[in-house]
Amino acid sequence: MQKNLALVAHDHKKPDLIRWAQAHKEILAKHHLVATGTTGGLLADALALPVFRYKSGPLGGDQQIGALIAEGKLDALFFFWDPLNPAPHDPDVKALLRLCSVWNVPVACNESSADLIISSPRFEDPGYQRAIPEY
Ligand SMILES: O=C(CO)COP(=O)(O)O
Repeated sequence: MQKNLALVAHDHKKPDLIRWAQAHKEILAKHHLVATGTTGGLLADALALPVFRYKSGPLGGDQQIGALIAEGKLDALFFFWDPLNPAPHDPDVKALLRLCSVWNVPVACNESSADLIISSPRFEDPGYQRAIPEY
């Protein structure tokens, strides 16, 4: 079953995310990919796959992806955020990560977590449904 996957990386982490995405291109290609603006452009070029691009993170892209989560339209987030450099839109970053917890959306903030999520047998098991909280 095709999932909606979001891929996002801060500038210093973009090379890591692109390398990771190239290594997992075969699986990613089966799904619908969305990204923040700059990350999405780099991914589309590197993977030669369609990637729907929202606005750049500092201009609201994180919030747009957060809206997808709130609407139940995102299945996983791969967000390689930068723990060593401050971002002007840090509140948006925090809000996006918070919504993953609110809605029990799998989120990987680094390469090893991303590896584990994408290689999980449950990732492509059509019989697996993550629990969606009722509020
Ligand atoms: O800032 C970002 C996520 O917080 C990413 O935005 P870009 O992909 O546009 O660089």
